[in-house]
Amino acid sequence: MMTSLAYERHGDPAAPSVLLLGSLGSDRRMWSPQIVALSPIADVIAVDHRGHGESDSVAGAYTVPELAGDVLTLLDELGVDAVHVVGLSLGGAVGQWLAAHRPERVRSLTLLCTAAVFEPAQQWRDRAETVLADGVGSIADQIVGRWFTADLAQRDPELVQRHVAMVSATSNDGYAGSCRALAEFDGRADLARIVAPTLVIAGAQDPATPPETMRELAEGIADADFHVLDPGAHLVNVEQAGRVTALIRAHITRSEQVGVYRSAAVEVGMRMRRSVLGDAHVDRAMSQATAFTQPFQDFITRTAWGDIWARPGLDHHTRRLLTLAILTAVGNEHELDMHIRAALRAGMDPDELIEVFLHTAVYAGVPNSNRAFALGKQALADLGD
Ligand SMILES: O=C(O)CCC(=O)CC(=O)O
Repeated sequence: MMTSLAYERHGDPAAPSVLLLGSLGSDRRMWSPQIVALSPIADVIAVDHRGHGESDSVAGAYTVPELAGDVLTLLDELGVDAVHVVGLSLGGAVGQWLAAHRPERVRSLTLLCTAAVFEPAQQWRDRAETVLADGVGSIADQIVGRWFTADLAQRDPELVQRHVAMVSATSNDGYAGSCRALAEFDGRADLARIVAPTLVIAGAQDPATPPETMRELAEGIADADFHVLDPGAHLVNVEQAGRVTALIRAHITRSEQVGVYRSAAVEVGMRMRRSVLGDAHVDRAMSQATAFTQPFQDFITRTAWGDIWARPGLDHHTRRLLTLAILTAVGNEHELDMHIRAALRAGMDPDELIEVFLHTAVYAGVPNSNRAFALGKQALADLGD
């Protein structure tokens, strides 16, 4: 079930849209520093997740795809097509889902103090129980204790009190439902699907999603730009408002410049192509392109990679297996050799290649699979297995 979200919108609606998605227990006021600083250059849309701030609350467990669905509904209502997504923690999980499953709606992605999996899951289930029994207010001090470094909290008790009040105002159902969304969320397999230019920012003293967790997240996303800000705890966008805003602003500007020179579809496709085939192969193909072949390069980048490989219905691993089987069956040795090598470089187990080629032998003929085994053997030797 979709829920109508409260939001505020600032800046120029004709400028690129920036969508701000906050943490568990926050409302859109947590983005005040970024709203003020980004609205002169952007169309800034700051959102309250369901059950948070002024958005409607729903009882029961939420899921990250549902929270993302709420956001997509809001963007559709506003007539906003693609956005620069900026998400912190829970908002970052929603951002990851949008970038992996609706890549055409995400012009760039900024992930702050978040994770691809929030472990241990049981802590979120326990926290949901506590909140439903005793109210969010009962844990608000403890939560905000992780949002700012001890130094900042000591220097600015009023800031702490404002944020404790923000957490306490979150509905019990909204907080508990979102805890359950975090418990179930596991975006690790989706990271390789993310093709939006991605900026990842950690707080050096964040106890909830520490820099090591953020580094792993950044390493899972092709070409992600990773920064650790010190000092900074879980709400690094508040403690390091100036640096965070400057990084986001530069990231958005860079992503927009890329978009000026390439159509969005080619850009999405190019990132997908690089994440599946590897930079070395794509760089080689692009450097060999001529005025005669460039239209074909753009065509396959836009269609095969931007339209089909980017579709959310099948994961990349399944698409690789299908591609290997089809290329074996039709006997296209050149493409098959390329996909075997790309699959091995991406970590596919050679035992899976054996199964694909045996399976194809049954349905499409022994000679083609015989050739596939020979290509696989050579690729394994060349790649040093
Ligand atoms: O309250 C915490 O311990 C951190 C909460 C968290 O990681 C999820 C969020 O802030 O959205």
